[in-house]
This record gives sequence, C-alpha cells and structure tokens, in this order.
Amino acid sequence: MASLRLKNLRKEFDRGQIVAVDDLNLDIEDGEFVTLVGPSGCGKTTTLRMIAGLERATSGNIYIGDDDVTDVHAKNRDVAMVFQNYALYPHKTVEENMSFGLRMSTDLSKDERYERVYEAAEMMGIEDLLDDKPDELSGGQKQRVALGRAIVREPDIFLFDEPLSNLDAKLRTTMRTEIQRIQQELGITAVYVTHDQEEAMTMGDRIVILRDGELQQMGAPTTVYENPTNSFVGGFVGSPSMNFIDVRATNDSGEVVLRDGEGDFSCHLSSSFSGRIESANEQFTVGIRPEDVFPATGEERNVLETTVEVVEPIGSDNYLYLDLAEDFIARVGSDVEPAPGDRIQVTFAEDDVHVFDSENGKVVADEKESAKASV
Ligand SMILES: Nc1ncnc2c1ncn2[C@@H]1O[C@H](COP(=O)(O)OP(=O)(O)OP(=O)(O)O)[C@@H](O)[C@H]1O
Repeated sequence: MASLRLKNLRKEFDRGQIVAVDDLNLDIEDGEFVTLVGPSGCGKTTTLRMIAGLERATSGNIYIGDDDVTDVHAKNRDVAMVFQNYALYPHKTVEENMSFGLRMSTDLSKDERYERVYEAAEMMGIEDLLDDKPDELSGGQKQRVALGRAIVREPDIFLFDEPLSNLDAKLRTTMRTEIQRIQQELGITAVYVTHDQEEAMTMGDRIVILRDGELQQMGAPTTVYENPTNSFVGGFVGSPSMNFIDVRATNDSGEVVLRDGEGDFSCHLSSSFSGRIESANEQFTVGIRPEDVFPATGEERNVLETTVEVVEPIGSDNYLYLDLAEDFIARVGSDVEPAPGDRIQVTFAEDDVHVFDSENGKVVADEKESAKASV
C-alpha cells in the first residue's frame, strides 16, 4: 500500500509533435480509489502506462510512497495492471496464469504460491475454475481471473485500464461493485481509467477529468458534479449533459438579467454574480442541468416559455427536449407528459445556474458554490 504522486508529468510522442500528457500533477492518497476519465485521446492510458513503467515519461516525476520511481523498470515497481482484453496466457490454466507473476518475481515455494493463488481465487469466486483454460471461460470469468492475478501479486498500487469495456451492461455493474469491494478489503491504492463518466463517478473516491492531456479538475464526484471548474467538465459529467445557453448581460434594476441574442431568454441570477460583471453586454455561457429544470407554476421569477420538441420516457421520469438551445433537456417527473409541439413554461432555481466565461469556458460564478461558501 502506498500513496502515488505525479509531478509535472509530461509525455510527448513523435518528437514532440504529439503531447499526450501535459504537465500533470496528481496526489493520490494511500488506499484511495481514483478514476481517470476523459474523451478518447485525452491521455488516460498514457498516464496509466507511465505509472506502470510501460511508457517512459518525457519529463516530470512519479513517486510511489516516498520513492521516485520515474526511472525504475516496470517489473521493479510494485504495481499490478488489469487490462480491458484480460491479457491471459491462452495455453496456461487459470492457476498458472495467476501464479505466473509470482514465479517470476518472488522466491515463494510451490505450496506457498498455490496458497496465495487459492486465496485470491476465493476472493474472486473462481476457485472452481483453477484447472480451466481461458478459452473455456466467459468474459466475466476471464476478467475475474485477471483481477485475481493482480491480487496475488499483493501490489502497492492497482492500475485498471478500462477493465470492464468488453462486458455487457449487467455484468459491468456487478464487476464494478466487485472491484470496489476487493479494493476496499485490501486497502490498495487504485487508479482506474475509463471513458465512461458514469463509471468514473460511481467508482471513484475522487475523479480526475482530463482533456487534451491536461488536467481539467480533480475532486470528489459530488464536488465535480456540483461545482465544475469549466464548461467542459460541466458538460462531460452527468447524463444527460448539462444544458448550455449563450447569454448577454444587462443591468435591470440592480439585478442581473441575461438575455440571448434574440432577446427571448432572460434569467435573474443572485447578486453574488452581478458583482462579477464588468460591463453590460458582456457575454457568458449559462449551464443548467436537466434535473434542475422544472415545470413552472407561474409564481417564479425565472420563467421560460418554450415549445416541447420531443418527449422521451425513461420510466420514472420524462426527458423533455425544449426549443431553448440546442438539445436543451428538462428531466421532469413521468406525470409531466406534454405532447410534442405543446407550449410549456419551465423554471429553475437561481442557485442551480452555472455561469461560464464564453471565451475560455472557465466558471465565472457558481451559485451553488457561492451559496456554500457564504454558509
Ligand atoms: N505510441 C504512440 N505513438 C504516438 N502517439 C501516441 C502513442 N500512444 C498514444 N498516442 C497519442 O497520445 C494521445 C493520448 O493517447 P491515449 O491512448 O493516452 O489516450 P486515451 O485517453 O487513453 O484514449 P482512449 O480512450 O481512446 O484509449 C493520443 O493523441 C494518441 O494518439
């Protein structure tokens, strides 16, 4: 067990033409489960491979505990990696697959190795499969073997590279829980790469969001969800995605009123935001999550009248696609079921609105954060 620290980590490919990881700094605590998430090509796998020692950093440092392992060979780092494609030896039995790493890196006796393998197999519920070959196993069983093989090594750090991508949705959910259980039982620090934001949010103690090799935000899932530091994070985390509307500021009797170019959308935000506006006509991007949009009763200050384009039932709730901005979705109760083409009035609370700089996407004022900060 150990902490993990990445300091100014950088990885270039093709003589610097491609910057896969750009000045990445991360502090991961001993026993923490951290998920790395971001769109394809953002540098997740490269980061993981540098931690494992499978890829050499162009610059920067990697520390496991107090040790600088930047130049330490992969086999001398106490890390175990679990891959998407399982990476099992097809001609070896499950037991041989699981004990292979031990044979290579320890001087345990045959009996001691078997004991370690059997214990790990029991933890994964695969003790009856020890004599089978990988091609006799289902995808889920193969992934259990791959996990078992990682456990056997008793590593300081677990690294997971999209380990559940090849499994069906139901099995994926089961295996998520299994991985979390094992990680907690063993207390091993874990870094888990996924492109699936839902997986990242449900599994991580903290979530790291990358884009183009750069860290966008790191924090507890609820913090990232409620207080995204930029519009990219706001849009990436949460499903369906946050709604964005481009707006312009004007002053209206001491309050801030935001209107879009057509003048048909206005929104009052609390005074904590008005202080940040430097001039009328300043442009911003407003972000509102689908679940923060409600049918209006007519009493509210922020009421938007619009047309329903599509109604999509998802069981407990309905998604309403509204003619406010591109793909603007309201998540409402299943009892609210207008027909496409109906006019509808919707509202949202002032402190549920996120305001981003329309140029660089950085958060300008987060009403929830301001409210929290002022408590
Ligand atoms: N060996 C390599 N040679 C050249 N470029 C590479 C190499 N490995 C990765 N890259 C590039 O580095 C960038 C980051 O790739 P990486 O695989 O780390 O992203 P990722 O976030 O894991 O993506 P995905 O979710 O698609 O696996 C991409 O632009 C990729 O094309």
